Amino acid sequence: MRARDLVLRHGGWPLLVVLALAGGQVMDDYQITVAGTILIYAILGLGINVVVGYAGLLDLGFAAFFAIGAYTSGLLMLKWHWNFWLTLPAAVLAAAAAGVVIGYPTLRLRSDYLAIVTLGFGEIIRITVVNLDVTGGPNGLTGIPPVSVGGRQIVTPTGFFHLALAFFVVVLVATGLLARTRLAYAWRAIRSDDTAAEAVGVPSRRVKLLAYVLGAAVGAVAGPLNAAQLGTIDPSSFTFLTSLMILLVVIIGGMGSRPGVLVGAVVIVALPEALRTVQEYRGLFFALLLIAIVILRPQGVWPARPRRFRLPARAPAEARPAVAGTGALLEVDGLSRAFGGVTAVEDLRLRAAAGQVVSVIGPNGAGKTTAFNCITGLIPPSRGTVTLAGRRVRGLSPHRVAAAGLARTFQSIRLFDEMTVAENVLIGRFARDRALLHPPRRADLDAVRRCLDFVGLAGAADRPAEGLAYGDRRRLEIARALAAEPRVLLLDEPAAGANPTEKRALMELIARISGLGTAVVLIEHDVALVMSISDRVTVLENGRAIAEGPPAEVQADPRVIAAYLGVPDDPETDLVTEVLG
Ligand SMILES: Nc1ncnc2c1ncn2[C@@H]1O[C@H](COP(=O)(O)OP(=O)(O)OP(=O)(O)O)[C@@H](O)[C@H]1O
Repeated sequence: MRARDLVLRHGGWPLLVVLALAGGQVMDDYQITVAGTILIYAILGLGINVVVGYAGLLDLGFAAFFAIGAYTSGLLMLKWHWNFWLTLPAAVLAAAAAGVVIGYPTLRLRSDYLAIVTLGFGEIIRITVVNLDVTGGPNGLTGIPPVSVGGRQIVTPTGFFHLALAFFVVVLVATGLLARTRLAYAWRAIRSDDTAAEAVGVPSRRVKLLAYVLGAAVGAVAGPLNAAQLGTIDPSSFTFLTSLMILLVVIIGGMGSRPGVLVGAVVIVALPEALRTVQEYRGLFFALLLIAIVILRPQGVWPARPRRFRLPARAPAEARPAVAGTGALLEVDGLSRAFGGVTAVEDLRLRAAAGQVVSVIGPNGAGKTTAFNCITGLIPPSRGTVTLAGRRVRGLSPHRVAAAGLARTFQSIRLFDEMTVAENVLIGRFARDRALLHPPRRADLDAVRRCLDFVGLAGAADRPAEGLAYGDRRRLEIARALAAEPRVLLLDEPAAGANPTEKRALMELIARISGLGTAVVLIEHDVALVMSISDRVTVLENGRAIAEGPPAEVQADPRVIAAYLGVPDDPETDLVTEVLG
């Protein structure tokens, strides 16, 4: 085991705290004041790390939460004479509320727009406090009383350092606990591909909102602390430059890395201080160092090593994914969807009963994927109903449709590449159990093991999804869908790009899935495969079903033959002619 691993796994943090305490004994007042400021930036860094590092949401206005924490505490102390300790939860709650305000409207935005909105939010807060009388205008607030601990006032730099260290430890433990929760895995999934995460059952809006709220709450702790250190609150401490510095803490240290946050805070605070001796070149040296770090260590000085989701050594008793259902599970009626003047799907009727394999075929652009996207809630249909085991699901968001029992795979495979095989499957569990602030449960572990065994990927559980061979990636996507224990499984061209051996294995896998009582709905271009495994086939052309029935009937339908043979350039025409006879 490498030295770094040893330090990390066996008490690196306690050791660091002891070293910091010992260091505090030998530092002079100036050094210990700088050390206190490093801890304040480390707390801010742990806050923004939740938003940017864990959830991958860019935030260029994080100083706003710092300001909200500081002003809430300062005002409560000065105007209503609250005790510092009582103002703390108020400061955290105020910042968390602001997290909702900024988080809610930005949930649908992509990262570039998100950057602009968060930057604007930071400026709004700064301009507001500069212009309000109650916040002291441009002069800010002065006369903030010192913090009392056990009747003793903390007025020395050493005393403040110890207080800041205690705050840092609490925040460190809290964020450490957060990193163990299912929420942390959900954040990693939405960071990787939020559409896929939502489609397999992650409530992506709630998960993103929680990143803002929790990140803001953590960062807000630094506000009262800073006010207590300085005895004043100066609005010029909360500029865009401050937000940039806080962001740099995680960029330098390593996104999502808690030790990295501490390294980043040291670089951001201590380095400019160390360069005071070369005052006129200070900015230049600092900028060069930042550029060097970004070029030489793009992952940060101490890259994140996210907590790995490990499977139990022994296999659970039940070797198959638990799925259930009887009778008609999926009923689609009158489903239509137009894009401008193009009618992609028109008046589609589809039925899939428990244990059935129902296929949808049709030439390119026939509307197959659009139909799947409408059924799963990814895009709203213009008309029609979708009923899943008797429950109307049209209009529900994709994660709710997934929770109702409808799982899917994608035409172009969408895995969470930075996560392991087992973690990918774990994300599929969110459709069954949406608990967020809880570590993965025993049921999660068992289900992941079962699903990986079922598709034959148990041996690759700890490998990153990114490095998998093409066929394995397809199987992993199916395992992730099975983790939701779906009543209906929609497979979008699962055999695309597969060789004949892989196709045979896939057919066998589909037969086993339907054998569990799941209704399988398949979009596939490989007509031979479709005809051999389907109970019923629907043929789409220009968005309309031109034939529906058992494979033998569909094969003999003259409209189907005409539709397929009417595509002379299609490389599959020969195969189709052969299959259709
Ligand atoms: N987001 C969109 N905006 C505009 N038109 C779209 C959109 N998505 C699909 N279409 C159009 O709708 C029609 C059906 O497309 P769809 O992708 O559903 O077909 P498909 O049968 O799945 O095709 P393929 O086999 O090539 O995947 C096509 O004409 C396509 O150009």
